[in-house]
Amino acid sequence: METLLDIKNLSIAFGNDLNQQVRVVSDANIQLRYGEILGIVGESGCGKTTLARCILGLLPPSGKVVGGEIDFCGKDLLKLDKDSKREIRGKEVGMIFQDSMAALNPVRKIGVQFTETLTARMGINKVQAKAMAIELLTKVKLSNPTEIMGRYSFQLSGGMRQRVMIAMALALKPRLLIADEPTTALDVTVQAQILKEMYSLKEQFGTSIILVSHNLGVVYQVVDTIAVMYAGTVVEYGASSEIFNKPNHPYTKALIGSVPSLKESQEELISIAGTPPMLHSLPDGCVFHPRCRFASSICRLKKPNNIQTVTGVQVACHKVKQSAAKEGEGNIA
Ligand SMILES: Nc1ncnc2c1ncn2[C@@H]1O[C@H](COP(=O)(O)OP(=O)(O)OP(=O)(O)O)[C@@H](O)[C@H]1O
Repeated sequence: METLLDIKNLSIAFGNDLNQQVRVVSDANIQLRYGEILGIVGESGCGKTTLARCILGLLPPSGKVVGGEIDFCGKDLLKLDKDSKREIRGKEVGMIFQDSMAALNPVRKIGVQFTETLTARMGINKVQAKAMAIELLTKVKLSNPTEIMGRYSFQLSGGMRQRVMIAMALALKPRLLIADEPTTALDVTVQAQILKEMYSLKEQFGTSIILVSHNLGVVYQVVDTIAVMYAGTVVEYGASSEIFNKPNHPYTKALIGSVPSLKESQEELISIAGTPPMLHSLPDGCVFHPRCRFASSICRLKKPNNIQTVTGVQVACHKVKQSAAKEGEGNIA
């Protein structure tokens, strides 16, 4: 499968003053192929949203890319001017954020917002736009779409609003859809439905999707690949089937071990001792070493490079490297 998005050595910092810049994403390397769903997971504050917003060219003013490239269909997104970025954002890259209430205009009916977007972006007339909006709302399984078109956002449930956002994002048939915590505000049954719909987008339209979530238990059923982030660093990245079955990095292991639905019911859930470091005072060596039960002196001194296991998973861990050399595979302990 061909690569749609290639993030190479991307580093992002906040702070306008060079001396006080805080790096929130460090040397991230992630690829997304056509028709694939990539999950970006990790604890709150590890840089997931910053990374997703950077792809969209939507970093806050104090956020700066301090290194790397984001190659999308052969173009470096970081080198495009504002207009070209806006054009790509509208037509080729769609987005859905957690807070659908904030994303929709509260004083305009859903139908008005939807048809205006379609007429402006697709050059079609109002009648065509209305028909298309209804068709898309039906596709995301909203029953009675005509009635929904006549409602305001506050008259819809969280799940309905999120479906409206998905339908709007889909209207332009983006090659890439970035969904940042799209189900976090929803109850569990609605979460499952929304994820199912995301999956069917990939199946029906071949849309590539980046699903950002702090909850591995939510995304694991739909993602093809997964990037596990810790304190701004991608610590493990590769095929989700490999990572879920045989996680390599101690943080990934702990993350999987701490999700009830991913554990056998009789097994004890693992909690991760300690808290993530403050990004303005990261530890030397491996960012995870203060919480890692396998840490040794090298982990405290030297930042691990990414190594590739025999299953093609990239892992940033000194211990995996030692084990891989010894045993011919990437898993530790
Ligand atoms: N506008 C900003 N100015 C300064 N620092 C920021 C800004 N936005 C985010 N940060 C910092 O960047 C770091 C990464 O934040 P980010 O929102 O990307 O994390 P996240 O993994 O998406 O967390 P969450 O799951 O809580 O949304 C955090 O330490 C955060 O405080």
